[in-house]
Amino acid sequence: MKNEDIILETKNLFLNYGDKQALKEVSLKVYKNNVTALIGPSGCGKSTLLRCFNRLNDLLDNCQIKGEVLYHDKNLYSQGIDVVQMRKKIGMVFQHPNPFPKSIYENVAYGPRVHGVKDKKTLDEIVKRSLKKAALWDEVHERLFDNAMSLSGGQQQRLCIARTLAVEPEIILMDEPCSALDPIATSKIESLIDTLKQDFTVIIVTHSMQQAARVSDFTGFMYLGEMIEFGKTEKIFSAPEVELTNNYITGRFG
Ligand SMILES: Nc1ncnc2c1ncn2[C@@H]1O[C@H](COP(=O)(O)OP(=O)(O)OP(=O)(O)O)[C@@H](O)[C@H]1O
Repeated sequence: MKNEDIILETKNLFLNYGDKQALKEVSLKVYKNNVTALIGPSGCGKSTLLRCFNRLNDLLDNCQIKGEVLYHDKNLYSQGIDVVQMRKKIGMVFQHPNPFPKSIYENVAYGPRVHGVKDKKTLDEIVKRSLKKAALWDEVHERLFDNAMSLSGGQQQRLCIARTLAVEPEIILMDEPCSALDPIATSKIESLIDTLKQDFTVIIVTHSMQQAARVSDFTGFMYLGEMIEFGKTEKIFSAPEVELTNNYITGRFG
């Protein structure tokens, strides 16, 4: 891969929650229009690292960060970064679908409205485009003004993806987006991820190695806060270079 394809990069990233070190010297490159999966045993720091990519850890007072997270070569943690604008470009989809208790339409229109879009026709277009991109339009276009809570879990998760897409992000962070879903809903999200990478860059935390192998182009294996091995997914799962990675992917621990 070429350097100009890097959209996000961490350099020597350390993160502590009080005395507890959660990330240790993590350096990672994320390539544009690819899916990057973060895998590793519970507590190894996957979600912590993902949250650094849009500064969600800022909300915690016991959290200290050292090192850099570069987005288009600009450190997200430097002074003068507009966090609201940054989160528009780097959106997050969480483990449990969390739509607002409002209509399907309002869930998607909310972000663009906050960012100043007022014109109804423009909002209608954004809602339609975002729901289409999230592979949900066909299922909901006749009930856009129903409450989002009336959707199934899988539909709610795709609505949350549509809500993220509505503000035109470049990067979509997904923290175990399928862990609350059944196999059919999971497979819909997985094929959606595959389509999304045409327009976006996706970083996904997953507990499932099968899922990482199915959806990602690059995989990072983490252990005790360190990035043990990072590379093309095919290579990580077929010929890892580090013994610890091999032990994990062959199920010897985890
Ligand atoms: N807000 C917090 N305060 C203190 N410690 C925390 C906090 N959040 C996470 N940790 C600790 O940091 C370490 C990394 O947690 P993190 O949630 O990033 O791991 P993970 O790999 O995503 O785990 P899982 O797969 O179980 O979700 C763990 O030891 C966890 O207990």
